[in-house]
Amino acid sequence: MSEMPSSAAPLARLSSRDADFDARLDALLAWEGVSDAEVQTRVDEIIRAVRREGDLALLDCTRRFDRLDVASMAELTLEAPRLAAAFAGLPDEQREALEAAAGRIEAYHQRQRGESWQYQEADGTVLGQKVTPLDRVGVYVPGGKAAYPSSVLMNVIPARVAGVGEVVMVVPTPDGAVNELVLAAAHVAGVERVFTIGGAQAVAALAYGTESVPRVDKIVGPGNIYVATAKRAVFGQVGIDMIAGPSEILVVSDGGTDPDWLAMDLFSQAEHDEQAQAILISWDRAHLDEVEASISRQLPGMERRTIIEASLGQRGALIEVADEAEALALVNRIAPEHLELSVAEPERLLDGVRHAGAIFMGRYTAEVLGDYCAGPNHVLPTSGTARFSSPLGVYDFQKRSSIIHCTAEGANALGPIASILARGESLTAHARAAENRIKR
Ligand SMILES: NC(=O)c1ccc[n+]([C@@H]2O[C@H](COP(=O)([O-])OP(=O)(O)OC[C@H]3O[C@@H](n4cnc5c(N)ncnc54)[C@H](O)[C@@H]3O)[C@@H](O)[C@H]2O)c1
Ligand SMILES: N[C@H](CO)Cc1c[nH]c[nH+]1
Ligand SMILES: [Zn+2]
Repeated sequence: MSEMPSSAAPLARLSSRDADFDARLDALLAWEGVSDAEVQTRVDEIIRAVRREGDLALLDCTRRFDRLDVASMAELTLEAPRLAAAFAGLPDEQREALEAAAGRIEAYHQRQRGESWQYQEADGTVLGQKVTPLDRVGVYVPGGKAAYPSSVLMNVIPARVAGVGEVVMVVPTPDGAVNELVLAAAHVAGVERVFTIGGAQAVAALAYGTESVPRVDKIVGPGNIYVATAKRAVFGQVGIDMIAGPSEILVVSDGGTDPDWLAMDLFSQAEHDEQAQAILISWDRAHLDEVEASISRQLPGMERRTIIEASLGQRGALIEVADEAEALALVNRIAPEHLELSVAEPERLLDGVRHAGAIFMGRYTAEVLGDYCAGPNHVLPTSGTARFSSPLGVYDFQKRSSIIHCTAEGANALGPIASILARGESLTAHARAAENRIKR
């Protein structure tokens, strides 16, 4: 590099050859964000208060946690005309960007629609699956430290594509600061009503209903530790999408991508949160040195420097591995939310990737394009949960019912099987219900 770094890069250097590599990596990956006992107690109190006092509790919590003092829920309710006005008031380029992103997100999600199906057996019995959209969904849009219009699109559009009857949105407005772009995104995505409430109180209101906030069937959307803890607490009363942890990016580079691009890709997720995780893996040590130097050089000029520095310092790493195969093994062990394959032939690596929320292929596919407008959803499994879960999608807003329609012949054929198994379980009413339909 021609320029000298302005300060030491703040993140850890690891090598898979180090004796303590496994222990250091495990420590780096550990995240216990949703098990804080103090937060749990506070969230339980908030949920109890909302169940007991409804709107009154919402007004009280909004005063305490969002520093917003209003007399009634009407002041925290925004209907469709207000959302349309927010959209109309935007500069042209923001309106166009919102519509372009929404169009691409919708086109992608249309392909995810699950359809009902059935088949007929030889004796006329019909078996199948009926797909039904949820009646009413609540979308939580974070609003504490930053505003997320892109998250409005990513959560609401799949629900709309699924055919959900009503989408209700909640978003906190700390100190009464309303974000017009968030409201405009709600208009573009097709939200009916917005309540400007947030935190655990908003989750509780959606789960149990209050005088003003309707009870929903499922709550989706990311949020801070209070939101995540509340979602976990109300699961069962309503459905939830997932417990989203801090953002993560894992980049695998073959050494051929501009180090400045890679440094900024790491910053892009690190700037979300002090707890966010940004990791780069390469088998090219000199390339890791170059990215490290670029991080040091570019960091002082970043608007969110303090957050990036904290995130990289606590949870970031540059990892040297022996080769491509070792890089892939690490990818699957980490199971990242976002994986950038910044290599010449990403298709060659794709087969070996088993666990990742979203995979960004090649040097030109910056992860941030997926955050906003590529089309796939940006609500993704974090903290290793890509081992068993998937991006938010249309399927999260549809449920399935089994269809069984036996003919007389079908009941005659199935009856003896059911009867034998029922008697094996000592459930004689079951056995006799099946036997009633066996031909004598
Ligand atoms: N995974 C994703 O797709 C995605 C997208 C966008 C944002 N995020 C994440 O969502 C999170 C958003 O967090 P945020 O804080 O900016 O907004 P938020 O809306 O999740 O939380 C703000 C609310 O938290 C509550 N709160 C704050 N302090 C409290 C306290 N001491 N006691 C009780 N309640 C309290 C308040 O009610 C406030 O309205 C970030 O971690 C961000 O990285 C994730
Ligand atoms: N990267 C976030 C999900 O981890 C989504 C997001 C919203 N805005 C910018 N980025
Ligand atoms: Zn992002």
